[in-house]
Amino acid sequence: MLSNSKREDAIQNLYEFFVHCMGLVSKKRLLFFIWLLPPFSSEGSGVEAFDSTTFDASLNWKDIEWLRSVTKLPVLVKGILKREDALKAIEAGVDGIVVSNHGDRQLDYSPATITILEEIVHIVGGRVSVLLDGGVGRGTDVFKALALGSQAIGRPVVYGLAAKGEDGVRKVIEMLKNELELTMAISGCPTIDDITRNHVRTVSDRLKSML
Ligand SMILES: Cc1cc2nc3c(=O)[nH]c(=O)nc-3n(C[C@H](O)[C@H](O)[C@H](O)COP(=O)(O)O)c2cc1C
Repeated sequence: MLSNSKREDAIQNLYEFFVHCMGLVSKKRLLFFIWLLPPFSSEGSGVEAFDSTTFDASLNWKDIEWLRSVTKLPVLVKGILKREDALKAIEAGVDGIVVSNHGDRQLDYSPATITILEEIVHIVGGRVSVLLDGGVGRGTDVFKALALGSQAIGRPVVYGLAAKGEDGVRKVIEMLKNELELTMAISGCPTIDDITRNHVRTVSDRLKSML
């Protein structure tokens, strides 16, 4: 069976995390935490074992159709990076797609999501929602994605959660909101609907302007 996951940084960080934990928590708690994870084996680390049991490499478009048939909830497919896949997702009956490279943690040289958002938005042509995540660190990133046609933008709040719990999550969201509002104000956009394609300039715009 082919594997579709190898998170080198996660594997590395988990080892470091354990070393860190050794100094922070009682042995009893640490053992409990390790017990929650799949066991280490000669095949690799606990993270690899977790990945191989959680991620099914045989997943395909027919599974989306099946999922569609068993729920009335909106079905969104995450990880779309190509126009062809956007069309396949629509064919499979999804309600939306998330342009995402999963944080670029799996495959070197994946395109930055913001660079392909516009062509996906164009091919989708309003038939389903288009969302984006990846590399959204500031309110200006949210602004760019909205200008290029994304309807919602994802930003993991787990780092805020890890640093400061509930307050950390609130802080991440507030920070992005404040930065977005400032960007909108400076760009002359009183509302989200006022953010248009003309507010950003992409590499292809630059190339076209040189012709
Ligand atoms: C620790 C961690 C675990 C993640 N696990 C998953 C996952 O199981 N499935 C998935 O689709 N994306 C996963 N992601 C990717 C995020 O959902 C999201 O697509 C990505 O972090 C966005 O990129 P950014 O980190 O540059 O904002 C994970 C990201 C991180 C940091």
